[in-house]
Amino acid sequence: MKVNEFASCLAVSQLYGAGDIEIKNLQTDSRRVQPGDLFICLPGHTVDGHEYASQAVANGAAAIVAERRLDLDVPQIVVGDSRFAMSVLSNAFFGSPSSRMRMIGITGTNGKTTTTYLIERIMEDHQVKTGLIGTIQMRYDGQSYPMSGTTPESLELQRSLSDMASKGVQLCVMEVSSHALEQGRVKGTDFRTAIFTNLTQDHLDYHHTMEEYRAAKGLFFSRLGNVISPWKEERKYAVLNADDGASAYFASQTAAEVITYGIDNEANVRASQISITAKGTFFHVDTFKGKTDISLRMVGKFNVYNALAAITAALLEDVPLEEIKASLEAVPGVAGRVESVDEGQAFAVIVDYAHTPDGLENVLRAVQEFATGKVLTVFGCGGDRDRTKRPLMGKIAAKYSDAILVTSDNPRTEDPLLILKDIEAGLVEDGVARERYELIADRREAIRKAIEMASPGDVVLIAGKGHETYQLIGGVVHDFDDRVVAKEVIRGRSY
Ligand SMILES: CC(=O)N[C@H]1[C@@H](OP(=O)(O)OP(=O)(O)OC[C@H]2O[C@@H](n3ccc(=O)[nH]c3=O)[C@H](O)[C@@H]2O)O[C@H](CO)[C@@H](O)[C@@H]1O[C@H](C)C(=O)N[C@@H](C)C(=O)N[C@H](CCC(=O)O)C(=O)O
Ligand SMILES: Nc1ncnc2c1ncn2[C@@H]1O[C@H](COP(=O)(O)OP(=O)(O)OP(=O)(O)O)[C@@H](O)[C@H]1O
Ligand SMILES: N[C@H](CCC[C@H](N)C(=O)O)C(=O)O
Ligand SMILES: [Mg+2]
Repeated sequence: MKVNEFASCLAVSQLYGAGDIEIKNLQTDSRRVQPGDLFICLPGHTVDGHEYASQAVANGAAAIVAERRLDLDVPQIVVGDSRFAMSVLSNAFFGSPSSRMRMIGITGTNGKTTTTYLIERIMEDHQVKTGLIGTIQMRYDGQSYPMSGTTPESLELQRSLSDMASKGVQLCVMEVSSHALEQGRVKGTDFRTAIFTNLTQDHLDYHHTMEEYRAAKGLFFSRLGNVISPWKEERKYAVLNADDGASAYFASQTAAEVITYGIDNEANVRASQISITAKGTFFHVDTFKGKTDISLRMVGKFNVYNALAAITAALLEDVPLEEIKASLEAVPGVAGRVESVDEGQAFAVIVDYAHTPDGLENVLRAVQEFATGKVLTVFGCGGDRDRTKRPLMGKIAAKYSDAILVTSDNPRTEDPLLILKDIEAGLVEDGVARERYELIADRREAIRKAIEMASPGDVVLIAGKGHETYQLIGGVVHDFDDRVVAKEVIRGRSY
């Protein structure tokens, strides 16, 4: 595409300089600009990309998209909102890849990653070539790619979708975070199905209030297709959790057909007769396309919700219920989600990604279903993130555990000890006895302590980091994997 073709993608834009220059690629980071690229200046949360335009030009940028005219000797497209322009230009450059495959997106505080994995498994088993994008990885066509967050920026997203489409991917299931919605990262991505898991407290550092957080998630449903026609091949579906109070608001925001799933309230896809053991979870499900019984190998009532969301999405893709059942029953679990560390020890060690009050409460409730002895919980809270969740998580840990080892998660730029103190404030407020908890900033040390304290029948829960293989302390990334550390400690423990 040429510079003037990019400029004409927007009704209101101003082109300065030559328009017939061919653009090789799009780039938002000056440090990664290659000769012939179009550099898009984004005003960020930390710095302003406009400040780096000269570096981009020095690296060979052929033209620039900016919100104001810059004093540089290359063609410039001046736009009102460069983040919005990025989504439009990326879509144009990569040929609207989302319209070439079926897109399923999942938003919600917890359960996104798990649900994407369940849907990926069902669709792959059904011979639909499927791509997956989310917190743990992006994978398609037999390849896995690392992710630096949950939902990529629109440019990276369109680039990846385009690569998927070129490799024959027919359906993509992806996590859509509230940050992504608020920043317009999925603008221009044509979703067929938008799924909502649940809304509980997290990210108040970014969204400030639960109302703002809900409104950010609401954008997913309000932006989902406006023209619905029974004669049009492409339908739009909003798949909502009937047991979450926010669903009524999302239903009011969308023009798509609303399909519900749930346990407690009336729903189009509803589970009953739930029974949870240490080995898995059984439930009966009634759907708009028949009924069946399902035995998941994953534990926890929350995984019944994740399975229901996946069942609903798969039914909307016309996968027969009996095939869905077979696929769900074959899933051993998702990395770092209620993952057992088993070195033959007489007590259970479980690594889980619970990093919100609701996530922690859910996993602890699941652990209580099968713990025959004490519950020993090792957890912390991330630095530079919602501080108000810290005392709440302290209270929840105390409510469901016999001993609590408060430790560091990813402290990032915060003082690790001060984060631990924020968690302790919740314990103090609830009058938790001093001998029931310890503050140990060193995560390896806290894991070692918990495992040393464990007796046969006990459960050691290590929460917060799940699949992560690093720990961010200050500006430094250290190798750290809860599962590896737990294994090392168990092997070193003398019985
Ligand atoms: C708050 C937030 O979302 N920040 C994201 C944002 O960073 P930013 O706005 O601070 O960017 P910036 O550093 O100010 O840079 C502005 C522009 O200048 C450019 N720049 C900068 C330096 C330079 O030398 N040259 C240059 O060109 C940058 O490339 C960028 O285009 O844009 C960056 C580039 O895309 C992201 O990496 C960054 O995510 C940060 C790391 C982050 O922590 N994001 C989290 C909060 C997040 O988005 N999480 C959600 C998951 C939440 C959930 O699970 O529910 C997610 O979807 O990942
Ligand atoms: N449906 C659910 N409801 C509540 N808690 C859940 C649910 N599913 C999973 N959890 C808990 O939340 C943790 C994170 O799950 P998962 O990774 O699937 O969520 P996510 O929404 O992708 O999180 P993130 O926002 O970090 O990407 C799990 O380890 C588990 O403890
Ligand atoms: N998507 C979440 C992940 C939190 C994981 C936890 N280990 C932490 O680092 O706080 C976030 O970015 O807030
Ligand atoms: Mg996730």
